[in-house]
Amino acid sequence: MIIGVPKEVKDHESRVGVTPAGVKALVEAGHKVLVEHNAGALSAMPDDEYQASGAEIVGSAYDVWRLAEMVVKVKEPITSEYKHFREGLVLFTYLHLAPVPDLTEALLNKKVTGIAYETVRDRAGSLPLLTPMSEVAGRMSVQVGAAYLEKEHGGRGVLLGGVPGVPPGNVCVIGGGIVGTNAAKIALGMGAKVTLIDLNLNRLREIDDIFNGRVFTVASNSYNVERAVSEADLVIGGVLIPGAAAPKIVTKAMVSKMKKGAVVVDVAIDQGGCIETAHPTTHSNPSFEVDGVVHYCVTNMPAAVPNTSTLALTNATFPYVLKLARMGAKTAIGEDKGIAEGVNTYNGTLTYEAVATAQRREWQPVSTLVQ
Ligand SMILES: NC(=O)C1=CN([C@@H]2O[C@H](COP(=O)(O)OP(=O)(O)OC[C@H]3O[C@@H](n4cnc5c(N)ncnc54)[C@H](O)[C@@H]3O)[C@@H](O)[C@H]2O)C=CC1
Ligand SMILES: CC(=O)C(=O)O
Repeated sequence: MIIGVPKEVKDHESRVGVTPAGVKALVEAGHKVLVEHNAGALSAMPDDEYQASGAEIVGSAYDVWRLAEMVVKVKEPITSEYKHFREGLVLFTYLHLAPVPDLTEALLNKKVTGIAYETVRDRAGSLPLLTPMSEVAGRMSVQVGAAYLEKEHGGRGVLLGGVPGVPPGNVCVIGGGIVGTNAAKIALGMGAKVTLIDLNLNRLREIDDIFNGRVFTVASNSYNVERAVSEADLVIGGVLIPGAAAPKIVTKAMVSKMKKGAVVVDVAIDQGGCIETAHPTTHSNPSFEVDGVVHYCVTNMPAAVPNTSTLALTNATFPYVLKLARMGAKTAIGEDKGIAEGVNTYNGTLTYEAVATAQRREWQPVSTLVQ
């Protein structure tokens, strides 16, 4: 198979979809890999390392997309990339389609097979290609939030760990999955008081065990959320219903009652955000204020630490890239239920129910299309 690896073009997106190590394994397996000039440079993976691993370096994104049978990326294509879509192309990347109808439309119109990292499942039913970036973003959310709490960045001037004689800051984490657990770990490590809210009581039991009771666990309902958020210095949003638009757990009214200079980091913003006042921001312009509360809502947080993030992401994605290349997408989708769960668009048909619900479209399971 011919595999294309374009350079990412989203704002400050500095990760890359395949590393030189991945290229070497693909070439050894008999595939051809086209890597756009400088695609890995910002992840500290220069062209000469790709070349030494057997990649062909290609001068333009246009040629990478045109010649490849499967394009492996990191982020969902932005509007300027839609022109590369064509019938039969396999696109393996984060897609986050629920809040982006125009991308969905473009993939469907051009009959692209869109396999979304964030909805691929493993045998245990978890999301193995979302997990590594949720680990990064969860850990980052506290360090970013701590920086925005500084006066100079518009925050209320609270040091999360406090000092002897002054109590620590209050961190409220909403969603106790991968983002939430990693956020809680770092916030505790910084000495903050941490409250974690989830709908899933079994998850709260696990969190209680993991942190030996040092994280205050709270069941998710609007009464509890309102109270915890009003007491918080830093609120971290990490709620997910896979593939769906994120539910708005923190309402505009709740934000208006938060402390002035408090900070919200809505990590779930890539699925539309779980805080009603949030809207997507970029690394160039990451924050804004609503009712005196600083909001940080960057949709590609891990791009800030691209060396760590590219390695962590590709550790997880690469076995799937190899399998898709070896079997071809149609056979791999037919034989591997986890990969089939990742298929959001197939030959002009929307194949993911939660995206269909968010966008009020028709859909069909991919299993009925791939026989
Ligand atoms: N902005 C960025 O750069 C990044 C964003 N993300 C996003 O972060 C979000 C969270 O991802 P993960 O932690 O991996 O998901 P996860 O599936 O591990 O955790 C989600 C948690 O939300 C909980 N939840 C669902 N409904 C809830 C409700 N009504 N109230 C409270 N909790 C509720 C679930 O029980 C689950 O524990 C996703 O949207 C993901 O795409 C992940 C990485 C980077
Ligand atoms: C998960 C995701 O969208 C990201 O890492 O950018």
